[in-house]
Amino acid sequence: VSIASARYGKENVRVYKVERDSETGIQTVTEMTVCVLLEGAIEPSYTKADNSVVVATDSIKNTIYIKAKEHPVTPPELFASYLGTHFIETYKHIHTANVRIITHRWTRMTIDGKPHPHSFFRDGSETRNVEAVIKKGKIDIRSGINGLLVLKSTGSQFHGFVRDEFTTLPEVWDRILSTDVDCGWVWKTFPSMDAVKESTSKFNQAWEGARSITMKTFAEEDSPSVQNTMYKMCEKVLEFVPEVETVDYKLPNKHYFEVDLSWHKGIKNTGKDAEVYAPQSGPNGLIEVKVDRK
Ligand SMILES: O=c1[nH]c(=O)c2nn[nH]c2[nH]1
Repeated sequence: VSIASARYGKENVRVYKVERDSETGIQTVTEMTVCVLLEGAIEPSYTKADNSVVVATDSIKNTIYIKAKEHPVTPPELFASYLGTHFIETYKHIHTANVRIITHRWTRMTIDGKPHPHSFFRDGSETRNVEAVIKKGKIDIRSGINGLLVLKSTGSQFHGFVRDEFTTLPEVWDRILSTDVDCGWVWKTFPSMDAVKESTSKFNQAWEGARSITMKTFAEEDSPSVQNTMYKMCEKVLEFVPEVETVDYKLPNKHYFEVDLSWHKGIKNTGKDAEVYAPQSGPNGLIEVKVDRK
């Protein structure tokens, strides 16, 4: 037997960093959860119990805090690249660093119509994510959005689908659509840390763009299906960010079922009279797509 693949490190490393502007008194906070997994000539630690090749996961955790102190932690694509580059440059036997960052939302409070200098709230479990694979001369980054829960009360249809002896779903021209956005965009490979640094401004623009495009398309499309609407999102993100090679979405279809109440005094609550629905925890549709520039 032999090792087909191996990587190790520390996950669920929670990091908070504050930036204090002494002139304005405005403070800015970032909170993220970091995972670093290292690959390289580490087989002897598995096969021979030779720990001389192991950078302890505790040391990896320590390094994450040190690098968060030494470097900007935003945009997460830049911090992930700095962090991964540290490991492959410091330990010659480590050739790949996989860095995953989940950035949590601390949105600045508006108090009496003014942005508060140092108070924030968690507006939703939505996160901004990065998965970076750092090798010598090659940094590959996938940025993304997770947990952006959206709903529209109309402007969604689904009809014309296969009808056979397995089909009970009625065709619908006006339905609720709700989904929990999990999407990502993969950047053209960066040849170096310097190339990532030069693109720093592009990362926030891309995230803001992808988030706005997702919500605008979701809101404005009279959606004929989840499939068609998410494809349009991909097209628009690719158009907005030339440096991105592929865009992907995984969208659960979180169903809201009509409740027939006609048995009670003939209440009309179906079709165009439907107002009270039963939100379903499951089963849910799951629609996935990845779109590229071919
Ligand atoms: O948008 C939808 N796509 C589907 O594939 C599907 N199947 N059932 N309901 C659905 N809605």
